[in-house]
Amino acid sequence: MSDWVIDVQGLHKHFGDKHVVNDLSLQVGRGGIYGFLGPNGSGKTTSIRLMCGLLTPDAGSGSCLGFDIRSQAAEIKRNVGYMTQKFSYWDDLSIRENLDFVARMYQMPNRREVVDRALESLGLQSRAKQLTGSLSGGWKQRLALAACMLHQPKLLLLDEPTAGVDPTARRDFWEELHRLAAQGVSVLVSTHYMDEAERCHQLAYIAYGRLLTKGRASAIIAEQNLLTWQVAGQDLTGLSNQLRARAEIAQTVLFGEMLHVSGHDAAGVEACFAALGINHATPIATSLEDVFIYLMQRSQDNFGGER
Ligand SMILES: Nc1ncnc2c1ncn2[C@@H]1O[C@H](COP(=O)(O)OP(=O)(O)OP(=O)(O)O)[C@@H](O)[C@H]1O
Repeated sequence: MSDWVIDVQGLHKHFGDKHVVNDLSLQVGRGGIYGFLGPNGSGKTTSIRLMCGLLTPDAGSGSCLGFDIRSQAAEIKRNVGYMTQKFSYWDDLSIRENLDFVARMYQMPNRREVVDRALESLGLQSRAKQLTGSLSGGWKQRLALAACMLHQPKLLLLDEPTAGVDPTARRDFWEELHRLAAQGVSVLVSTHYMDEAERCHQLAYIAYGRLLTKGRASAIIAEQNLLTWQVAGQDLTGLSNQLRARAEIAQTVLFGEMLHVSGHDAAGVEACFAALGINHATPIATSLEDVFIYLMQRSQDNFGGER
């Protein structure tokens, strides 16, 4: 088998006249966490569904766990764990009953043992009898992860698994993902959270159905060649508008009481600061969030009208 758990080339998908996935090529290596990022509606869910054979592409080809995404969808489904965006377990069953139901669907012979193992590995034993409908978001998401791990898949596809979950539960969830990755499980995870993006081994960023960049976080940041300053002070919104009007400023982003100002030419940006009387700008490292905002704005200019 190749070293890629996902290897797709030139995928396209339309819904009506919307070009939702536009020429997607992606390779995901074994045993790492691959983050899939992009604004709402950029085509992440559709891409994941194409990659695991749940949807058929209009054009393009590829494999998932070595199985052809067009002709071997049933094999892919049996071998991947897919956590959908929407929590899809029964509120009026307990955690144990929900897991048992999933084990039945996979026709697992030793259900009791399998469910016990899943409960233990995700720390769910103490709540095994609790009705699922009464669980907090964090526990629900832990149940969903346990359910999609039940058949011990080698690849997990997680579609915004931590949306709406509090920071502590999100951190625990990510500890679990890293534990699984260390055991050789490959993970493709879509997210909107920057702290989560930073915890991935590799990233892809998609907007308007197109892959804009992929690679390690540090390489993605370096590739855009953005220099960034942090500016504190009064009326940051007004300052931001003034800065944006200048060609030397590539972008401004408000982060609470700070304004991040980015450009490609240090002398040009500093000249703008001087011209506007800004004498409290500190150079800082460009963050992944700065870069993603930059990429998204550029993609709006380039492709925004096409879909
Ligand atoms: N079955 C469908 N029929 C028609 N349009 C669809 C269908 N599924 C998705 N779309 C549209 O395709 C676009 C991409 O949707 P998709 O869910 O793949 O994006 P996403 O990046 O996962 O978004 P989000 O971050 O909001 O979950 C959206 O405009 C969506 O409305």
